[in-house]
Amino acid sequence: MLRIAVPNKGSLAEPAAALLREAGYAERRTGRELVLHDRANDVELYFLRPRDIAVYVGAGTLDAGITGRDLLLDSGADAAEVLELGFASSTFRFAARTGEAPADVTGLAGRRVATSYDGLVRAHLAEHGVDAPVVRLDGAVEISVALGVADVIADVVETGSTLRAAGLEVFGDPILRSEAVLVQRRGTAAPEGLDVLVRRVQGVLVAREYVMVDYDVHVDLLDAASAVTPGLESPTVSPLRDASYVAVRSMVRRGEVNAVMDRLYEIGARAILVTTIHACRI
Ligand SMILES: Nc1ncnc2c1ncn2[C@@H]1O[C@H](COP(=O)(O)OP(=O)(O)OP(=O)(O)O)[C@@H](O)[C@H]1O
Ligand SMILES: O=P(O)(O)OC[C@H]1O[C@H](OP(=O)(O)OP(=O)(O)O)[C@H](O)[C@@H]1O
Ligand SMILES: [Mg+2]
Repeated sequence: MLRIAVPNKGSLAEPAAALLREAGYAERRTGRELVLHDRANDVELYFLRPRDIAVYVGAGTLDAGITGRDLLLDSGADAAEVLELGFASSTFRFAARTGEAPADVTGLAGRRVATSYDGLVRAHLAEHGVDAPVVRLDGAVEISVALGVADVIADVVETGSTLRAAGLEVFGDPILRSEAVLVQRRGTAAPEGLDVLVRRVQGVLVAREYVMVDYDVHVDLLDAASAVTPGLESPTVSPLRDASYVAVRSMVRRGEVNAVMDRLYEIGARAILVTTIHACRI
């Protein structure tokens, strides 16, 4: 039976629960349940603090888990990424008081750096040969400069609005680009049942990213229209009763579908229909 670690709090919790729900796994009924035996799918779901997930998976206590790349690297655990999950996307960056930021990390020698990700920050400073004291805080790191416990911070940045509100600005290159990831223990064979979880999750991600497009087009225009909708392998082309027309069906990226419809219409395609994909195995 596959034992999966699932974030129980914070930014990762709700999207991780949604992903597993769409992938057909059981959902916990209350926020207090710590373990859920999903007999129908032969998995056990353990609801853990996001920061601890890579630790359990790295130790081999649990078979797989959902966490953030930043948390995975910060933990130093023996866990490795299996799949990017496309949510909780953020960058991890240095920031200082607006107008007082050094050009890059090399300007940090001797300056106090506050962060919740001290493993990540110490490794990054060491990599650049910078000797700077790191102040480990649990959260709300942006306020630490105003409160005088640090000179700069290193923290998760998504929109940047928390930084701006605290009078800070980013500097230097991003330390990391992070998103939610599925992890397994590093250097071991995939645990039994992980392939099914991966296929199911990939199916959800593809169903979210693509829509199905159907249209009718004159056979003379089929090549031009197919070039606009090449699909994943090749579009499905079906005959119509009027032999001079065909029906075409193809997957298209959701974000591109309106531009694709415009081009198809210009080419001469008609009856262009877009439908959502509920689930799939690619
Ligand atoms: N505003 C945000 N936008 C996108 N991803 C975020 C954001 N805040 C945190 N994350 C991501 O969520 C993960 C952190 O999860 P965690 O639950 O520890 O922190 P949190 O969401 O800040 O919750 P809390 O600090 O309230 O416990 C990291 O992978 C981080 O990159
Ligand atoms: O760039 P933004 O869109 O403003 O998002 C980034 C902020 O979101 C998270 O904070 P959270 O609300 O989780 O509080 P925390 O500092 O206590 O973790 C993160 O730690 C940043 O502070
Ligand atoms: Mg937070």
